[in-house]
Amino acid sequence: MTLQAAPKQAADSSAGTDPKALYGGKSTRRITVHDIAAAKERGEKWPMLTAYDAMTASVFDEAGIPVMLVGDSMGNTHLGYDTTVPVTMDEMTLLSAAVVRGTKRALVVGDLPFGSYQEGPVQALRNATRLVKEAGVGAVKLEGGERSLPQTEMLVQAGIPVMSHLGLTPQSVNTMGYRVQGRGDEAAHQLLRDAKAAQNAGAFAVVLELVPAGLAAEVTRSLHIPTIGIGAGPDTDAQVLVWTDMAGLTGGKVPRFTKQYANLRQSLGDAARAFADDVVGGAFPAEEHTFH
Ligand SMILES: Nc1nc(=O)c2c([nH]1)NC[C@@H]1CN(c3ccc(C(=O)N[C@@H](CCC(=O)O)C(=O)O)cc3)CN21
Ligand SMILES: CC(C)C(=O)C(=O)O
Ligand SMILES: [Mg+2]
Repeated sequence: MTLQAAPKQAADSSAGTDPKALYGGKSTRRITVHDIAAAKERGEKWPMLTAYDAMTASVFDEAGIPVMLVGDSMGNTHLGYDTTVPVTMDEMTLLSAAVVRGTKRALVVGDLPFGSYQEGPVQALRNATRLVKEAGVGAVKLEGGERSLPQTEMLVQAGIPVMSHLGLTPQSVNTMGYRVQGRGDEAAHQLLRDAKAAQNAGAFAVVLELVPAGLAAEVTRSLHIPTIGIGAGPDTDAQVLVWTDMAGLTGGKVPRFTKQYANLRQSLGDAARAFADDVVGGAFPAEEHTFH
């Protein structure tokens, strides 16, 4: 007989789903890359969200989001940069550690930022090791297939699970722009080669960003590791969004591939204005907020 802890977040929406499911399943222990591999064999689709702080991460963890990415998109969302290019290892390590502390169940994946792995496998191993040891992430992500092959192989050999990121790779914005990738026969074949290279090097999953849906479907069929789409159509194994985009907190332009599930920018602004009005008008603090 085995003893099993009662699930803390037995969601009503999970009734009837596979107890092993990544989302809606029964397990409360931390999810591993083996659980991710098993989900592809079951044909299960799963969600991933970015997270950049402990409190938000705990909300997504309690909601059952099985994989959280501490994206270098923190450059745009949390640090006020125009691109992900300036993000440093210190910034990644600080926020990744917070997300790990805020989660009990999710697999936390840390992005390797621009300049932290491009020099070669030794640099990649040094910085990935830092995210694993100092922040406690369960895996790291790096951009590039064939071009990042030595780095991927080195990390996998060292025992660090690697998620690969193909298609639009925002760290290359200065050469690539933010355009759909993999259009045309040659570019499509290169993307397939990149995906195969990542898989052969031992990557456990591949992000496909801003690629045509048909190509993403073909890559998904061609690989035994899961594909995670963002702007890659409906036929990838998983989907990822930047959380501030999907919750309507991001100001200004949001990529067309985002669906907005809340309007936090509006509600947070409303709360700030209501507080300010109460202070100016003398309605806050009231008697119940006051000590005598
Ligand atoms: N808040 C945020 N969300 C993201 O998804 C995101 C970031 N930041 N920062 C890093 C990268 C940059 N990303 C981007 C940025 C812009 C487009 C964009 O403007 N795309 C065009 C499509 C262009 C085409 O058709 O080729 C669009 O209309 O959405 C896409 C991805 C994705 N990542
Ligand atoms: C959008 C995802 C895949 C990412 O790399 C990030 O958030 O930095
Ligand atoms: Mg990123």
